[in-house]
Amino acid sequence: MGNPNTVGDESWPPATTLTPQPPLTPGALPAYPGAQELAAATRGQALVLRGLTKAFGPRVAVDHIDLDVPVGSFFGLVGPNGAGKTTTLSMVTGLLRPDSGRVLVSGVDVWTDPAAAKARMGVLPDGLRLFERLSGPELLSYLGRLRGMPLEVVKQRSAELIRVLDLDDAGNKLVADYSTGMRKKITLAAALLHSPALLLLDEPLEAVDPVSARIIRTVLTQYTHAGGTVVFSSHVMALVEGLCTHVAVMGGGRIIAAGEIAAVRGDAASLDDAFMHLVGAPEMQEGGLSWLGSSQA
Ligand SMILES: Nc1ncnc2c1ncn2[C@@H]1O[C@H](COP(=O)(O)OP(=O)(O)OP(=O)(O)O)[C@@H](O)[C@H]1O
Repeated sequence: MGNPNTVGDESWPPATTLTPQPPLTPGALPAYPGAQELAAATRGQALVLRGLTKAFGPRVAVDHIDLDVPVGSFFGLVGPNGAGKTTTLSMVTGLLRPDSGRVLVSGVDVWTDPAAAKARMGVLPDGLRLFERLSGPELLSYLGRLRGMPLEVVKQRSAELIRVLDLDDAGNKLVADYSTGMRKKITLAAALLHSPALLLLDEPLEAVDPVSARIIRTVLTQYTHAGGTVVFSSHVMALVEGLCTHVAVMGGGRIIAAGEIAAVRGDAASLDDAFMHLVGAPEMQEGGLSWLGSSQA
């Protein structure tokens, strides 16, 4: 058996929930009508989606969605379970091939020019398996080199990210022994290492303790203030309202509402209230569960 700290053992390659797909040749997808309009629409936008669609058998998970994400925005993607958020982010990051539509990152098509598009993005996917038998610095070093970064730059940025993200234990442990918060933070470090223009994060704060969550929020806010763009999915409406400049509400594979937070909130008291109204959440009936607690002494 090989050295357990290397990638040469039986856990290689790591299992991922989705497998990166080979590039499409230009023109392999049906042409999106209005190519010139699309080129104009990408100006000032970090991410543009047009007519993006994906079905799993008879189930249409994402249904012809259009979305514009301005450069420098902190963009929340919200929606009930099964709304299509993860499927959308997977198509944006090049992990899941769309049935039709376009994804443009800084004007570059993810599915016809994946290498150039992926160089511009950092990704924290849902349920990604990490290289469990590396330490944090080894993981960053490996991923940085895969991205073609000079070793000295990788070392310097890794050390800084590990310090800022309060991952000082990262060098003493294998990733397999990390807590959930540490795993999210080391994955975020990996996503930031090459200083991408766009960060795509699937539920980055889920199951993360408050201390780690605050550190992640601070790093992401600093990143957007420096001109970076963040798109993240979340179920926590208060978080989106407090952190984001923009939000898109998905339901049944469609975009129900999108824009600046205040515009989407409208006259509602909170984004949570606006969300309930937009997705048509049922009110709980009065008098329900009246038996709860009745057998207590
Ligand atoms: N690989 C798959 N095969 C079949 N159906 C899928 C697959 N992935 C997603 N779906 C279906 O597509 C729909 C959208 O799922 P998706 O995971 O994108 O929603 P979501 O908004 O991310 O949900 P959640 O908030 O629960 O994470 C759901 O009905 C889901 O069951």
